[in-house]
Amino acid sequence: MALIVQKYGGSSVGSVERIQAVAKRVYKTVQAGNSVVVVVSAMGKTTDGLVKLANEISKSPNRREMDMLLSTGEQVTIALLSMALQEIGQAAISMTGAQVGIVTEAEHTRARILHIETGRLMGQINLGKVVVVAGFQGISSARKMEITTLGRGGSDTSAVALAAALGANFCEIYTDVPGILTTDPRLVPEAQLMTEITCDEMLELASLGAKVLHPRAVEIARNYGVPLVVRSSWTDQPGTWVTTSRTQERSLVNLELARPVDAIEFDINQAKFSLLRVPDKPGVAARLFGEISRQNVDVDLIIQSIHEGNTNDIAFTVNTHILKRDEAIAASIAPALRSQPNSDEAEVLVESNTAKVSISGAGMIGRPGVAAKIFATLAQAKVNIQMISTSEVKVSCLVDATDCDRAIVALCNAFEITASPAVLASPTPESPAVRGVALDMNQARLAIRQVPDQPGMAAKLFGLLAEYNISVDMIIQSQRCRVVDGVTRRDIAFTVARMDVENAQQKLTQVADELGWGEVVLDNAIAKVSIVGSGMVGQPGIAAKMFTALAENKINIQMIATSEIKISCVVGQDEGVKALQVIHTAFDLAGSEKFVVPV
Ligand SMILES: Nc1ncnc2c1ncn2[C@@H]1O[C@H](COP(=O)(O)OP(=O)(O)O)[C@@H](O)[C@H]1O
Ligand SMILES: N[C@@H](CC(=O)OP(=O)(O)O)C(=O)O
Repeated sequence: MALIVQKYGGSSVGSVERIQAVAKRVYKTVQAGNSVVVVVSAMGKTTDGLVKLANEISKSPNRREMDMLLSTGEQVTIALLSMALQEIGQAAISMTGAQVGIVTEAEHTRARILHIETGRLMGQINLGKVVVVAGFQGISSARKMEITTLGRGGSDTSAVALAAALGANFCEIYTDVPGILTTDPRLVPEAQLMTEITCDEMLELASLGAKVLHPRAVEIARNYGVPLVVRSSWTDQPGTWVTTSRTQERSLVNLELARPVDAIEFDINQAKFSLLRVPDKPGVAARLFGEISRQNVDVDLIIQSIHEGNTNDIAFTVNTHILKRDEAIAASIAPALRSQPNSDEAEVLVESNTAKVSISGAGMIGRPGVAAKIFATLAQAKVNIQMISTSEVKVSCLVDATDCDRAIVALCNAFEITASPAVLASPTPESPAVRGVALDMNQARLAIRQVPDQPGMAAKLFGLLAEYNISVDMIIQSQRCRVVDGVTRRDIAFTVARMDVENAQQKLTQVADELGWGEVVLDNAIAKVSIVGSGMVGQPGIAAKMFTALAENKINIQMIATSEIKISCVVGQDEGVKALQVIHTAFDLAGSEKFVVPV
């Protein structure tokens, strides 16, 4: 007999008939000899409707009252599903987050789970009842009894956290698609179903826009080794398993606030190439990285900054073992990238004495204070950051090789862990280079012009945003420097969630004079398209293939950022869906079947 947590999302409980169908599935699972805890979301688009109501009354509703309002959606579903279960002869009881004892921090509308009392739940399970729990909600403390919510899409997080706390055998996420597909089937009907995906890959995909699973839920599954499967609530297909590799015993106290950083790694054999003033037109990145991959050179980090005038800067790192060869390649390609012979475009700069320091951990997701602490720590140690490359679970900084030891000591002290040389994740033979493609249309870009190039600037900038709980992604410093008023300056561009962008722009503009930077430019009309796959590690040519697919379709790349297992490109908003489709095709991810997502 197994203890199973099943989660049913809004689409699975969108009508009375669907709730009755869910009840039957739960009943069948119990009949097969299992104990079941069910976590449900609000019916259909109820939460959106409640948000709309609040916005009709206030432009910025009080966050406590917002939680009071939004938590009602799930309360309707738990009662109805319990009734439906009782109606077919299955003993059941509904419970709100407060009744279960899902204790969270006191951050209204985005609370993290601290711990879950399991006594009351287990008592009911031992009486033979199915417990139906309201997802997405908790209470800030047993004494204060303030209702909190976990943030939109938070029911996945409730379910996996409950599975971890109860030591459940596995957690099933039921939704309106048959599992995790190579991309969103609503945008690419030929998307293929996967039988499994690693937690690391799913974390990237989820945080890059694949909303089938919430990244916080994947984070908990990874940290606590919870077996997790995504399945369709309309069929009996086996779905997609999200696999975890290792788990050390971990305390269930401060469940979502456990150690934010798991590892500090360094690689002292990195060389940085910068191509300055590369023409800003489709095809340039494809040409450059196409040639590099034809020479079988594997690039590690790639960044392309925002354009200034009509040119961009592209920088990438390679292992110093192949530096000489790569130097020759970049120098030979540069003339071909110029729009006119003898122009000052595509100047190649090589810095061979650089080192990469990376900080990783799933706990940094949605916690902007962690990235800010990394930058603050490096600033205090007087380490200047030459290049920053970010993903939701990793921040890599390229620093001068002579600063590497100092950087590591400072970071190890700050995060209380030890460092180790970077070991490339070794993909298994089955790991495809590209597992999935994701599109995020909810990001906006901010560019700060002429930021003084001194240690501490990134710390101030991201520390300030962290104070307002604004998470930053795709941070890119331009490679080009400019001296203004005797100070060397660079532009810094980054993406943030669109809902935070105006606030971020305002806060950064307010301190512009004090911190000595220029204009803060906002672009809302962007889309971010990303490929993810642990098999891309050590395999040259993946970036080139992605850039070529975009170039062949005349889609201009505005920004590039990579981490070990993902490559993201920012393109114009109106080209986002097309970009997703052509990349999906380029990597041969399409299957023979077409998915139609039920409405
Ligand atoms: N890679 C992907 N695989 C499967 N579904 C995806 C993917 N990327 C995005 N989706 C979307 O996620 C949706 C399911 O998430 P969501 O609407 O939050 O479901 P629920 O209401 O069950 O919580 C699917 O209908 C699909 O459009
Ligand atoms: N009802 C909440 C929580 C949730 O997770 O919903 P769903 O499982 O339908 O995405 C929301 O809409 O944000």
